[in-house]
Amino acid sequence: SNVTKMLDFYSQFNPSPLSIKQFIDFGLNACERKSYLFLRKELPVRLANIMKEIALLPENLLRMPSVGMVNQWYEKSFEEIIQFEQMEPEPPVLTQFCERLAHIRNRHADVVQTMAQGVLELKESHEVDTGIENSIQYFLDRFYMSRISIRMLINQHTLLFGEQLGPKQASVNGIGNGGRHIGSLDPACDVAAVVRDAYENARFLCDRYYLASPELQLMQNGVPSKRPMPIVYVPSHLYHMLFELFKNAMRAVMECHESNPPPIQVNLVSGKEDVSVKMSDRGGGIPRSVTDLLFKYMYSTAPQPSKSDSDTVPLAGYGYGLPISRLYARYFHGDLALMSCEGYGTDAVIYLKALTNEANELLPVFNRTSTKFYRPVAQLGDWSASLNTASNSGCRNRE
Ligand SMILES: N#Cc1c[nH]c2ncccc12
Repeated sequence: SNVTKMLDFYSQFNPSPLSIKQFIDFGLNACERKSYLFLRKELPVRLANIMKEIALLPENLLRMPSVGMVNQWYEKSFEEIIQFEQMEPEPPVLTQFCERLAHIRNRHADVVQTMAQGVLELKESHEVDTGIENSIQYFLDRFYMSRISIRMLINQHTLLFGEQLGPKQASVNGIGNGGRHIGSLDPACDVAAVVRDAYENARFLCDRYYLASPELQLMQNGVPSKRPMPIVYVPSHLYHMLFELFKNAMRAVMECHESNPPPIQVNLVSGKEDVSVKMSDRGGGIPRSVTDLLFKYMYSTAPQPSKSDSDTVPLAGYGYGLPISRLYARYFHGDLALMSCEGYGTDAVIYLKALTNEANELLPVFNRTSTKFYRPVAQLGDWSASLNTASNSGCRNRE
């Protein structure tokens, strides 16, 4: 069909990653026409790149009803955007483009849980071997990263030029709208304030379920501090990561201490290359074998608690919170890592780029390399397999 031809055309282009510096510099003197001309090409390129990967998914997953639905949403949105290839950037077209982007963003609102439903359908209907699981892990990391990046572009355009600024008032790029935010970016995002905000909201859930919660000890360079720590970042991304880490840390601490829960320490450090946010808890920690599982979509996929009983699960399950939080950290070339000491507690670190010109979008690229990942040949082990693990008598290295 014509859509298939267009998909082949746009998937030939590599997505163009933007840095936080480019988002800020463009937004300070934003031009709707330039943004339109960039997005009407870049959005179909990013959509086509990930849609080609959806088509490569293991047959069993691709056939799941939920995955079919997500695929239809992507095809519809792709078709709606490429219609603007023929339209000149006149005011009515610019307004229509903004409205179309908002419509597309709404259509895709439930993509994460719908894909999770697809994984659940697969788990419940087919045997999933390691090769399939690795393909699904590889795909979902790229699929959700692509989605984060597309929503970032849509949010910047609709926030800078969308109607909610009132009848064409100047937005941040002109006079008026004294706010300092540039779309979803805050050039002076105070990390300490976002930490406190995420802590208070996670603490509310913790108090509601455990009738108690750990205190927060906020530090900078290892000493207690109430000073702000401004960085250029997307506050909602930072909040998402911190809220997830606080929920998991609080759950561990409360499950591990009947009373007098030890505090959760958060240490902020601003380096030349990295800004580090380390959250340390004394919640008993987890073995290394479990730490890896927490980032696996297949492991984290379980029937979702319905809205009504969401306050009866201990701070909700793990869900996709950790894998997606790590994608938010990696999106601008940062990272999120867990370092646990089983029997004591866990450190979770969020690394962010200190320099805005190094904070580039990290985007999946569809090419022969990515295609090879979907046809995994049985991997031969190249390290010795310890055969006695199965029959491990549980003997410890101490005795
Ligand atoms: N994220 C996170 C965690 C932070 N502390 C934890 N303790 C047990 C299991 C997971 C975690």
